[in-house]
Amino acid sequence: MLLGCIGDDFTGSSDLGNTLVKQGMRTVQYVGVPDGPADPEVEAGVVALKSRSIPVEEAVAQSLAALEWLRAQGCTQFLFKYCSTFDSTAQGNIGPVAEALADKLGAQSVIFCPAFPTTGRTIYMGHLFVGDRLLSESGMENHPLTPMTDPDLRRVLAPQVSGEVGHVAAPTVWEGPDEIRAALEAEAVAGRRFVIADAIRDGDLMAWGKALAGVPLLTGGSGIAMGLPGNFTLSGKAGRWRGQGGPVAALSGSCSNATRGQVAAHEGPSREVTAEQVLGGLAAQEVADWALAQDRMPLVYSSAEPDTVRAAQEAHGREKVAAALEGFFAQLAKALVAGGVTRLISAGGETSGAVVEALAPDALEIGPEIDPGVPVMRAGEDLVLALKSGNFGAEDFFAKAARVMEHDA
Ligand SMILES: Nc1ncnc2c1ncn2[C@@H]1O[C@H](COP(=O)(O)OP(=O)(O)OP(=O)(O)O)[C@@H](O)[C@H]1O
Ligand SMILES: O=C(O)[C@@H](O)C(=O)CO
Repeated sequence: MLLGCIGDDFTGSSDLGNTLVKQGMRTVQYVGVPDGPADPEVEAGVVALKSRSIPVEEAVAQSLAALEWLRAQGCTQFLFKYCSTFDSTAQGNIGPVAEALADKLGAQSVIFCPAFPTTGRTIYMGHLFVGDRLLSESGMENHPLTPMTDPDLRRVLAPQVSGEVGHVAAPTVWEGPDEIRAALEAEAVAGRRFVIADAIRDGDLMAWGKALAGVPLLTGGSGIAMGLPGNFTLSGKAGRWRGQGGPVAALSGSCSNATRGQVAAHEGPSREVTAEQVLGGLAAQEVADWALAQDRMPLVYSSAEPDTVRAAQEAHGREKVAAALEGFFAQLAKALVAGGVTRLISAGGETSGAVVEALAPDALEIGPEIDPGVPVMRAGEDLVLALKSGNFGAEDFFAKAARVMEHDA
């Protein structure tokens, strides 16, 4: 294994896997830290954690365990993958995890680059944009778990790490890899070890990739991985992908803008479950039985408007609501697969994490892309999954995912 990646959620990890596969790297996503050694043919390993919204110490401990396993597989470079919208609280977990990994690896300079231009995430002068909006006006200010109210990533990161935060601005990036390296060195000499990296287009990410050849650690969204495979000697052996037919179902616990649009656009049978119903003991098996009885793809969703989410959180507490809903979707996924579902679509990072942990596959093979950032993945002999990050995918995502899952590639 050459490149070792640690993802702070499951959908985000599949987004990264998708980028690496598209750039020709044989990539496998692992569900948590594996017990045994990896298949020696794997060139990039993505250890998917569910560490974005857990207490800082736990996120650090899990990430260090992932690092240790990836090092044992022979990796020489490590990538910490978080959300392209830099989802974190004032405590972390992005900064503390990155700093712990940097300390372990003795990294003198570490970049933070959540840019993913294909999906509209760009960083200019240290500020993160989503399309033509600043992060703080993009809908992310209403996120149920990690509301993002400041678009200046230097200010967001500062309280999460030791020392002053540095910056390499776009005009330097446009000068190319040598100038980027020189700018990073200057930041390190000035005592700024953690550096926000501007990037507004794929070419910028490719330049960053070249500049970062051989550095022990980098951090960012899936975009920053675009330029890395080119730094390694790869086998070029692409695995064949086998599509999967059979019963299909979609689940959504995501309240992000894009998901809410996809839920509204879903043409098949759909059933809403509310936080109150789930906290009141709604049985996952009953909802699974409803879903399994449908002729067309059923959608079960808790996706709701920010006001509804806020009201539920104020009434019952944020953690309690999240745990109840995630537990419900986890049980529902198990019941659906036990009932014969072979194609399962799940929207939302936390939701998908709970779903995948419940299904407990050891590793996920990365297949074709459905929409930018979302691949199909094989989780078993007769089971494929599509894990969609909240803000990814076109309006017809659920129908498109069901179609793409069927085809060989
Ligand atoms: N009806 C609801 N009422 C209150 N909270 C809800 C409701 N539905 C979902 N939530 C909360 O919203 C969270 C959504 O998180 P999730 O990570 O699954 O989606 P997302 O944030 O859109 O996705 P991503 O992290 O990929 O951007 C859930 O963990 C849950 O806590
Ligand atoms: O980077 C992204 O936006 C996604 O992969 C993700 O992590 C959202 O949860």
